[in-house]
Amino acid sequence: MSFCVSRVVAARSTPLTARSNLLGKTDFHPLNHKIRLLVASSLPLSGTKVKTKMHAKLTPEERNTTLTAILNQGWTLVENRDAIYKEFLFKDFNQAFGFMSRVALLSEKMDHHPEWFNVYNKVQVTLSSHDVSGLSGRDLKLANFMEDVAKSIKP
Ligand SMILES: C[C@H](O)[C@H](O)[C@H]1CNC2=NC(N)=NC(=O)C2=N1
Repeated sequence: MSFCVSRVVAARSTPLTARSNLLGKTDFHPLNHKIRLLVASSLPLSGTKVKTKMHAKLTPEERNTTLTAILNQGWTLVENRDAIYKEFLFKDFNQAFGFMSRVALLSEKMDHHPEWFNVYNKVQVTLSSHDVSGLSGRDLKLANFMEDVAKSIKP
């Protein structure tokens, strides 16, 4: 018994009208067809949020590696909370707001948002994942992105 996973995946992400072509008119077999439909129905629809490793709380291993790396970039652990904090200082409000704007675009794309405070040239950031009540890979991704953006603004 065999079926083509790539076709199933393609079938799932393709509009209904085009699916019939992908579902294998050439090698149609009722059993294969049933299996394809079963697998396709268990795949997420496009736009569905999938919980990945990025959503889980950091493992001890990740804390020793990726978290330690970001702590070496000036981030600190927040007291009594599984979160990280950093204060970014820029030349003026224009730079600070430019930084926030660029970070906001990624945050929105990731559906992961910083807790932050801005006054003039200062941006204070706390990162934590509210849904898991602690640090996840999303916080590290965002923190690393903030580092890159800050460096590009004030090299
Ligand atoms: C409904 C929405 O997807 C959630 O509230 C998102 C939004 N942004 C978020 N940001 C952060 N930092 N943690 C979350 O758990 C979180 N959840």
